[in-house]
Amino acid sequence: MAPIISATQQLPQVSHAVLYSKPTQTGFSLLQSHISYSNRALFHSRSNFRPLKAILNSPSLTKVADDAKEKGEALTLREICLEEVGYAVPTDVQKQALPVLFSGRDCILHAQTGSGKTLAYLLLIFSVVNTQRSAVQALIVVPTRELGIQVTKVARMLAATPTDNDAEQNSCTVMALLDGGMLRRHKSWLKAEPPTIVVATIASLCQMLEKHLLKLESMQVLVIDEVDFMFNSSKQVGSLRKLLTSYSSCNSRQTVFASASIPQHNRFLYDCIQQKWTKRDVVHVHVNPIEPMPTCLQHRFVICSKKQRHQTLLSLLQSDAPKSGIIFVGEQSEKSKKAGNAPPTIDLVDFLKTSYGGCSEILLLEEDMNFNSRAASLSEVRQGGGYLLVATDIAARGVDLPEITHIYNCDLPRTAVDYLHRAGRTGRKPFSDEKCNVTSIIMPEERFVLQRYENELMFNCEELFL
Ligand SMILES: Nc1ncnc2c1ncn2[C@@H]1O[C@H](COP(=O)(O)OP(=O)(O)OP(=O)(O)O)[C@@H](O)[C@H]1O
Repeated sequence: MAPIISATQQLPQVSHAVLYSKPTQTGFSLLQSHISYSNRALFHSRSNFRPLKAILNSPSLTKVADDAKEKGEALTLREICLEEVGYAVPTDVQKQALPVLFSGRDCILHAQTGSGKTLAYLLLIFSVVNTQRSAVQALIVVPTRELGIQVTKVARMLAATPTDNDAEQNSCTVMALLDGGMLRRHKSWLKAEPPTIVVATIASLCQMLEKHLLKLESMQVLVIDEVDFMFNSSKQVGSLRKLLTSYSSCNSRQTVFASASIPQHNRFLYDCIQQKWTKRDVVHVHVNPIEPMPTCLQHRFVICSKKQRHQTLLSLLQSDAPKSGIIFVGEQSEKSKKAGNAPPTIDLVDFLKTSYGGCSEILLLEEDMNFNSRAASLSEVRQGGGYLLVATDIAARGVDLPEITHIYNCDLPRTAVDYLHRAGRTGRKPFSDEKCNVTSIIMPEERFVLQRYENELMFNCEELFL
């Protein structure tokens, strides 16, 4: 663990500092004198006059400075005021991961849903990119367009934070290269001036790589978010392997894998090294392994027959009266599609629109919708106000809607990992102890499956009688 230092202490030579509270004036000058001739980063908060607390890593600056001198690069200090964008205290995963990430080692970030993994890897990226270079220096790969839009938004927010030395800094540009986007516009952008950071889904990324429109030779950091999902997806795994080993080499980049679930993590770690997806000294940062899910979640279940499912959900909604929630529904089977049945999501939306009198808006998000309708649903959700989002598992990974207090599993998720990610769409305020509910509506014969999830994920589910 990196040292927590006090303002009066003699500082080690550092290449990065993350301050989650405002240092005293003396402390601040002291820090600047130690890192201002680095091209690395200073993340801090401005308004809060608490004693200087910093997470530091200590490899000597000299090498950074010498390398830059050799390349004839000007060295600038990148500052991001974290408190201004709502981050005043580091979360556990940030405390544990930042020293590893800043040391330059490859890392598997394995921490609960909603624990702040995105900011951890973005801080690494902002600490290494040099905005005076016109090249793609960081690439973040995500499994869905929805998650890509969200990560891009946070990255752009960090890139836009005003700093004291803005005049010296070129802006850090962030491109969202996502399925369903306007690839023609991206082509012109890439030809004119490569962005500093690219957030991409794998199919769109590979298109650009194959056409040699996007080049990765200057890429310093590669992040694969929801890594277990990507390796498990038959549509994405082939391209992902190519990206990790053919389009770039683990020796020329820092690789970060992130997820709240890394099943069989020892085996995965072994594969990372054997397959050369990462360097040999990759670190597995596993935060709170005995609690795979946030403790603020209360898990409940109701038993009913398949036919009673909608009615049971309605009774639950009427008694919970959630302001905002997600109702997860399983994907429609091929057999049901062939028989010409309406998707179960549409059936449920129709049912709720006619029977549920709650003030929440009923919205739909599923894979088969076109990208515009998907975007419309999510942007309505993000505008605030109450809503119930009826969704398939497309909404189960990474989507961050902190206002959600209730999750309903109208169909039991297929695996414990799916349960963990669905449940993790609530309880997403790192420093809040507000209780959030996850309720599964199950048939009697599914009780033992839920019991298995309880054992695997170490949680307790309470039966509700309506
Ligand atoms: N230091 C912090 N202080 C306050 N809020 C934070 C901090 N770090 C992250 N957050 C907030 O916590 C929420 C969850 O963060 P994030 O989306 O990164 O979670 P995650 O770990 O990636 O979860 P998942 O595994 O579900 O994708 C976000 O709303 C984010 O803004």
